[in-house]
Amino acid sequence: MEVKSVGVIGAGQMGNGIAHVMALAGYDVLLNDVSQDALENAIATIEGNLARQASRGKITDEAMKAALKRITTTLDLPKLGQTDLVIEAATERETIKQAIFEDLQPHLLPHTILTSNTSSISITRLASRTDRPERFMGFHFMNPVPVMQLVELIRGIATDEETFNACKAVVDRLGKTAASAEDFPAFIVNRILMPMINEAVYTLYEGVGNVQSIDQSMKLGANHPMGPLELADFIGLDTCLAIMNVLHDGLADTKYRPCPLLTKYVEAGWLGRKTERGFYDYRGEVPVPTR
Ligand SMILES: CC(=O)CC(=O)SCCNC(=O)CCNC(=O)[C@H](O)C(C)(C)COP(=O)(O)OP(=O)(O)OC[C@H]1O[C@@H](n2cnc3c(N)ncnc32)[C@H](O)[C@@H]1OP(=O)(O)O
Ligand SMILES: NC(=O)C1=CN([C@@H]2O[C@H](COP(=O)(O)OP(=O)(O)OC[C@H]3O[C@@H](n4cnc5c(N)ncnc54)[C@H](OP(=O)(O)O)[C@@H]3O)[C@@H](O)[C@H]2O)C=CC1
Repeated sequence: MEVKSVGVIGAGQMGNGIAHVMALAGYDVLLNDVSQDALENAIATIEGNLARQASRGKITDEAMKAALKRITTTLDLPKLGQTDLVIEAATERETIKQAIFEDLQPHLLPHTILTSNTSSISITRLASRTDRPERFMGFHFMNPVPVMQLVELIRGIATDEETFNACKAVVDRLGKTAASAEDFPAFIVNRILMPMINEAVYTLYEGVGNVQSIDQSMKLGANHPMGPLELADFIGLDTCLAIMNVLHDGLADTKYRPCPLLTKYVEAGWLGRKTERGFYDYRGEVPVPTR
């Protein structure tokens, strides 16, 4: 089966990036969110990122204009049932994702493939609540989507080969690289990355270093492009905490215990760049460490 149209649910930082790369690759995109503001902000972000790519000669002006024309936004979730491939990229909370798939189900075409961009949640469990576990998979992009090369493809226990091959063909057409991961908590990238970020927060919590020294150490001492706390702010501290909780609950090992300081930042609503405050304060000219 060849995918021609893509429905993207959730127009946050991942949803807008996914819509961007899909439209550039020639897919018709229907982008959905519960908030009109989120849809408008997403289009503005996509326009800005496409214009930057065009100004740097990465894409032509024609490609930019054609991509923008291929993206339609809607608050009406059932409309996405008419697309060939749905990618759910809403908030990292299982109840939200389950409700989305339940609401969408009566409106689906028989051949529609359902996928989730979840960072950690069981694909098998999400699939089991739908009428098509064999046509359900994890389609996990990395942030920022237009820049990062990898997409993790995660088969649930029931995912069939036709579905996997159709999703792999989409990743190929995007010019990205697919890595196949088994369906265990947080898959591959976040199983490895998130405990490192959590450990960086413990390093801060225990006073081994401050925000600046921890990030500088990992940038200059381990050649990471961003320090772990800067990266946590970039991902979103709510998402980082949600992933740690999935690891902790799903693998029942205390080594995945979320750092209480990470919980405290999330409880304060200091979620990182998206709320302008996290381990850094982004409200001024330059980011200022909060500790
Ligand atoms: C949580 C999960 O479930 C999984 C995850 O995603 S984990 C997070 C994975 N991501 C990472 O680890 C990112 C780590 N950081 C990096 O790789 C780099 O800091 C970065 C690519 C984000 C920025 O790179 P940089 O060299 O510091 O900055 P900058 O020069 O501004 O950007 C490099 C390029 O990316 C582009 N770019 C940066 N941010 C972008 C964005 N949000 N959208 C689109 N393009 C972007 C820039 O335009 C620039 O393009 P050119 O090469 O054409 O100039
Ligand atoms: N951040 C990252 O680095 C990465 C995140 N992911 C995953 O991608 C998903 C999205 O993350 P991210 O984009 O960072 O999160 P954001 O918080 O930036 O965006 C989530 C968006 O989903 C919207 N939303 C919430 N409920 C619904 C709903 N019922 N229907 C439609 N839209 C809804 C939110 O609206 P509102 O704000 O109004 O609630 C918000 O606009 C998560 O599963 C996350 O784990 C995957 C890879 C990397």
